[in-house]
Amino acid sequence: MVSIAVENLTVGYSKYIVLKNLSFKHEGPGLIQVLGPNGAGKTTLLRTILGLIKPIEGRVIINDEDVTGNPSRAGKYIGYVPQTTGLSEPDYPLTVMELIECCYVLRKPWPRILVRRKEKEYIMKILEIVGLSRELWNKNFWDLSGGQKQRSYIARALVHDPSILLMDEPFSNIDPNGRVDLAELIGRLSRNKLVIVTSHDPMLLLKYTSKILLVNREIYVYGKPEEVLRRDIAEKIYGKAILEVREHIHIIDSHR
Ligand SMILES: Nc1ncnc2c1ncn2[C@@H]1O[C@H](COP(=O)(O)OP(=O)(O)OP(=O)(O)O)[C@@H](O)[C@H]1O
Repeated sequence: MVSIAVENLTVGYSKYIVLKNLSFKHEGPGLIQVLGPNGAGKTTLLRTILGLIKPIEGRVIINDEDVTGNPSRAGKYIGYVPQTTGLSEPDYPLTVMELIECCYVLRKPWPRILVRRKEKEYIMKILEIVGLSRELWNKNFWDLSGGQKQRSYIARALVHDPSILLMDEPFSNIDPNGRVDLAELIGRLSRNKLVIVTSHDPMLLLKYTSKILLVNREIYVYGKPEEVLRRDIAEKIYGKAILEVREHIHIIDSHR
């Protein structure tokens, strides 16, 4: 069964400490939301889980294997959907299908021969799972809408059928209707995988959420949504940028 254990993680850039003594664990498929203000250390945490940042102290254990600071070991289990700003788009043509095929081929052992028919069918299935319709498959990737690009990035992260999916602010650049559709896709993926999502809006994914990690640098709280989404706890993390409407906590965040 899929599992993650983050143990006493202290992470920084040179002497600048971002996360201190952070621990959480989860077993089985589900959805963990990582919430916190700008600069809280959310991306730093995801990159540390991926093994791209070596922590000053602590360990990351995935599926009972220590992957701390080791991206090739962590990458066996994890698919990563990085934060997209939509700003720096290279000027070369690439269809959606080619993008996913390239990522698929790069995962294959040497010699990386072309994608066979059966493999192509597998890729087509992934494109269907993420809800990209057939007429988009041969379209230039750079001409897609923000939501369609985001689904392509999710397809790219799924090519090696990872047991964990890390998604960094998947809702940025997506319109309100697109957000609901994307939330539904993320919820569906979390039935079979452990999905860890950073976000600025807990409500979008709330009904699919198993656990929430509220973090702001050296302070963090981890637990079930009903334990964690309380005004007193949210204020510790966000300060006064909290609005309570009936039983729901809303975060007034300039980043959105
Ligand atoms: N490569 C780096 N070198 C030095 N400092 C960095 C580096 N990357 C991030 N930081 C700093 O670490 C802190 C945490 O950044 P991080 O990107 O993890 O925050 P975040 O919670 O993801 O923020 P946001 O919500 O704005 O995306 C910030 O103060 C940031 O300036």
